[in-house]
Amino acid sequence: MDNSQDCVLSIKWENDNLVILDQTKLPEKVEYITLQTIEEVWDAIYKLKVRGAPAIGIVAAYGLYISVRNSKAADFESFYQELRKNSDYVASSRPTAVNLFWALKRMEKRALDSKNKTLEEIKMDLLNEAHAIRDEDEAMCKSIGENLLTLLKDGMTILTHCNAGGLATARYGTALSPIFLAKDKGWNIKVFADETRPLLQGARLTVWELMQYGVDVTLICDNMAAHVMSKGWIDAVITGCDRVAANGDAANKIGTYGLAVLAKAHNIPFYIAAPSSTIDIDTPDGGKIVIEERSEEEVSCGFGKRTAPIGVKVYNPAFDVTPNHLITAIVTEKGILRPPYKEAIEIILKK
Ligand SMILES: CSC[C@H]1O[C@H](OP(=O)(O)O)[C@H](O)[C@@H]1O
Repeated sequence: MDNSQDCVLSIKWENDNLVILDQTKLPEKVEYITLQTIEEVWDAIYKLKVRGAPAIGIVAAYGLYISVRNSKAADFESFYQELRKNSDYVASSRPTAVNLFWALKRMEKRALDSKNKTLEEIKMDLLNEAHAIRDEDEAMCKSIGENLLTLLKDGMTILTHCNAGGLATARYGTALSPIFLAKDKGWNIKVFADETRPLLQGARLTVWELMQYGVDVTLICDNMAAHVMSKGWIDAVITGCDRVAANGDAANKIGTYGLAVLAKAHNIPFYIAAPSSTIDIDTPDGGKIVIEERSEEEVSCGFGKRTAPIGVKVYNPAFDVTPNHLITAIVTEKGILRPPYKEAIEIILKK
């Protein structure tokens, strides 16, 4: 990805500050904001100013460091108690993306591993752990792109849902990573992007990212996916993921499950792109994944425009679960997983 220096980063550590691109302002405005308190981090995650499983984990890690960097704790026990309290608070922002909890637990473990050091040394170790989480994610995303590219061919047309691009990660993205790589290789890959109601991550973010990179992208409403598949226009569906259960069931943005059913019906490969940090072996199957439910206004009054009568009942699950039998392959940075997923996951996590 030669133009990576041009790509817009969703998260930056700048002048000892946590700076994020406010994704709620896209595509009209590229606006960076600084998060200075754990409350601002919580709010940014909850309101999707920063969003996407890996990006949420990275911001949570930096946020946890920020929350204790001015701590005057008298001993490690009271410092760690403060850290755990702040960690539990950030963990309450959104329930589905496992990377949030994975990153927080990793930061807590780093503190425990450094408990015999001075308080200032522990704080530095925490900052370095957050940097490592971010840097590792960038490398994972690039590898995911390379692995996914082995499944694609020049001239293919891909359908994607929501946004699993550089904005959802440290850089490059997961589902979009091979698209950027293909562009760099001079391939002619076209993309159909689902707008992805109700928050329109596809229309606002994926289309914006791909157009920035000069990729041929066509925006469709979510209810047009079946039609474009029936026309034979789609060679593969690739989406991101927020949590992969131990049996390979995958939670992703609402509407993904329907796409997987449609892909099966049209004999189109359905690929899930996921860094290994999104695999949750402690959750046995998709039925145990907590699905975030969000406000009714996102559906009935999206972006401030009322489109349904006040008082109507609204159900607004932010994610759904695609059962493993509808997934052709789960592509991670460590390799391509194929059924039976339980065994494939056990093997890949040992790598
Ligand atoms: C690379 S993970 C992207 C993943 O996260 C999105 O959810 P949200 O925008 O609510 O954070 C969506 O499920 C994407 O596939």
